[in-house]
Amino acid sequence: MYFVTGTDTDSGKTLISSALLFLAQGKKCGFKPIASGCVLTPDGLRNADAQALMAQSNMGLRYQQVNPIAFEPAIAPHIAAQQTATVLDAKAVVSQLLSTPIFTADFALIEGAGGWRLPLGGNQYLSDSVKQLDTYVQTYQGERVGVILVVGMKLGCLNHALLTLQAIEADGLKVVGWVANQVDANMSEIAANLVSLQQMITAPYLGYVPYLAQPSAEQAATYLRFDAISLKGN
Ligand SMILES: Nc1ncnc2c1ncn2[C@@H]1O[C@H](COP(=O)(O)OP(=O)(O)OP(=O)(O)O)[C@@H](O)[C@H]1O
Ligand SMILES: C[C@H](N)[C@H](N)CCCCCC(=O)O
Ligand SMILES: [Mg+2]
Repeated sequence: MYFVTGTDTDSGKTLISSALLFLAQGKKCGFKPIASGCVLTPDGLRNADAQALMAQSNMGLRYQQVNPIAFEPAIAPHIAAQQTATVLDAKAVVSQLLSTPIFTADFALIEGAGGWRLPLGGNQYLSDSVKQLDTYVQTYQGERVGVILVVGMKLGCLNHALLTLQAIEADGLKVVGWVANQVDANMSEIAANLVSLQQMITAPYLGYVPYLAQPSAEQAATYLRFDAISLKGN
């Protein structure tokens, strides 16, 4: 089971998650437990990230299973939650994931929201959900939740990547792969920044996705080495 985090919101988590799902074999499903930035449809709130993950999944999950917590405005989820008098709870996120057939998947991927330390309010963070899920998976399945880090390549990403790695490690989680994803078409010194990241990040390198004129899961997938992910997450 994998959790995809990023150096920031808009770092490319959804693009890379969709590409990894595209490359995965067998039964596969993507989850977006918390989404802000949704469209109200006759069927309820719908989020483009969740729909993109569903498009690369093949287990026939219902929308609510993929994205149980949805807010219309594209703002920090805990603020959207306050506005709708919703309580965001790290444990509830885990319960919702565990109520799906997630363990029957050959490849299950959970996309975060924002970066690693996304606040849920009440001194809780989405990273707490990942910690709790990891504890559960370790106890009952003998596996780990492997974290995949998407570094959104733009000026400032070195600091963001290092801080994110430190936080993941301090939380006792393991990075099982990282992707350099160019989100700034005009970033200078891409090659030198890549060298710096490779020197600083010891986790397996899954690849560099250049800035794409028309990003798609299929195209991004051509730049990724799926087999480089350390499979057990430990
Ligand atoms: N390599 C790339 N080339 C061009 N555009 C990209 C690339 N990666 C991401 N983008 C674009 O940048 C935007 C943000 O990417 P994406 O939605 O994947 O980020 P995210 O980390 O999932 O954000 P969120 O925190 O909202 O979930 C999207 O419009 C996406 O198409
Ligand atoms: C709306 C946006 N695209 C994401 N879904 C939410 C990003 C929240 C970031 C919160 C923060 O860390 O400041
Ligand atoms: Mg996303």
